[in-house]
Amino acid sequence: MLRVAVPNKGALAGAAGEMLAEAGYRQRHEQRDLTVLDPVNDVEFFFLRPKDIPIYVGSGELDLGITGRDLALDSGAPVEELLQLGFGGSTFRYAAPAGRDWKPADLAGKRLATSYPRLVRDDLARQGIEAEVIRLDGAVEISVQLGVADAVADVVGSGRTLRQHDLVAFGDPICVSEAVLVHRAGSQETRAKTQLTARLRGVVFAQQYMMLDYDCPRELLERAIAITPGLQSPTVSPLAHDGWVAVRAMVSRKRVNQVMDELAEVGAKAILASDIRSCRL
Ligand SMILES: Nc1ncnc2c1ncn2[C@@H]1O[C@H](COP(=O)(O)OP(=O)(O)OP(=O)(O)O)[C@@H](O)[C@H]1O
Ligand SMILES: O=P(O)(O)OC[C@H]1O[C@H](OP(=O)(O)OP(=O)(O)O)[C@H](O)[C@@H]1O
Ligand SMILES: [Mg+2]
Repeated sequence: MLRVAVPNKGALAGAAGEMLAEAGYRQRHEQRDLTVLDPVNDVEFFFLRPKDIPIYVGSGELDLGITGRDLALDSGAPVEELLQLGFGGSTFRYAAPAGRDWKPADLAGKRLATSYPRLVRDDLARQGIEAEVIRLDGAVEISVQLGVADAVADVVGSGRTLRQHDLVAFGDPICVSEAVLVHRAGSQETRAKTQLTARLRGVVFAQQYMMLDYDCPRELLERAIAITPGLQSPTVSPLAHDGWVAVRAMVSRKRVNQVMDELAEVGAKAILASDIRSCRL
């Protein structure tokens, strides 16, 4: 039976559960459940802290896990990314009190608070900076105003928490993170692992695309196809009305409105965009 670790709470838990449900796996109904058995798919899910997941997967006790790239790097556990999941996007950055033009070199000799000490120590070593790293469990941004640190290194999502505490980010991001599916580095590809990965890839991909359907006079077809080339090529079917065709093509979700505008300008009618739930390409 395949054993899979899923974040039990925090920023990644909701989207991870939704993605697995969309991929056809049984999910927990009770927030406090630590395991869920999915006999139909021959999978057991373990709901764990995202920070602990690389440790379980790196030890080989669990076959696959969903966690953040930043957490995987910080754990130092021997895990490898199989798939980027497209949610939980963040950067991991240095930040210090606003009002001064900070550079990473200014951290030399300073106290730096973080809950990702390995990630920070590795980056400081790479840059040849010697600073005191203070490990905190969370709410790191408040440590400067409480006098425990001179600067921080922390996860930045919207940037709201930094602003609220009058901190500014500086230097290149230490890590650009998102939720990822990991396995133990160098571990064997099994049919079960490949299947779960393929199912999640289908959902991730489907979320990045939309299906576009429209009607188009045959003489405009070439121009319309140039706007919606699809992945391989669009499906073109005859309409009952002579001289018209129906076209169906996948379009990048980010560009869908622009593409619909362009199609309308060319003369396409009844342009419909719909969600794709999952796919295998
Ligand atoms: N505001 C955010 N926006 C986007 N991603 C975030 C945000 N906060 C955290 N993450 C991502 O979520 C993961 C850590 O999430 P989470 O907050 O659940 O863990 P934690 O901080 O260890 O736990 P907790 O907050 O429960 O103590 C990291 O991969 C991080 O990059
Ligand atoms: O840039 P923002 O959108 O404001 O998000 C960033 C904040 O979100 C996370 O905190 P979380 O809620 O996980 O609490 P924690 O600091 O206790 O981990 C992270 O540690 C930052 O504090
Ligand atoms: Mg957190």
